[in-house]
Amino acid sequence: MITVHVLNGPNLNLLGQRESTVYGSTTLVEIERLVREKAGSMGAAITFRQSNHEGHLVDWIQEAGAQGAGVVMNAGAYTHTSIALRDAIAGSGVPTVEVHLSNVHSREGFRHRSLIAPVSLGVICGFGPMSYLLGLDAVHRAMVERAKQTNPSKH
Ligand SMILES: O=C1C[C@@](O)(C(=O)O)C[C@@H](O)[C@@H]1O
Repeated sequence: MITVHVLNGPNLNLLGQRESTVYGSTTLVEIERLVREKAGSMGAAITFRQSNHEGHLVDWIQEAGAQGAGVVMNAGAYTHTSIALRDAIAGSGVPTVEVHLSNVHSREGFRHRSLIAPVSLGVICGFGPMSYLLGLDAVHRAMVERAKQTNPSKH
């Protein structure tokens, strides 16, 4: 079974009350419910976690890599600043899809640069909570393809 770790960075625990004109009114708990529902329908196992601390996110990326899991990552503001998250993704080789609720490219210039995009499979942004569902679908499909290539006889 394919396992995907959905990792959320700083301030995403405030969704629902935080800048609702930008991020909408859906809480992280509601996003988790939507993601679990979708994972269930796809037959994938997931974990869903949030931390305001960069080191926790680094640990969880390494854990996903060691388990052969995939990652859907909304790194929040660390997207734009964290060499540590980038190195964790690159170093563990974990297939990662970067997601954002907002369209970061229509916002302030400092949000246009992502340090983790170059080491991710791709980036999905601007679709609100649906970004997570698209991200889950994308990483799941990539992992299914990868498994087929590594072990063609099983598929
Ligand atoms: O915290 C966030 C949320 C965000 O990752 C998003 O989901 O749109 C976009 C980031 O620029 C911001 O720092």
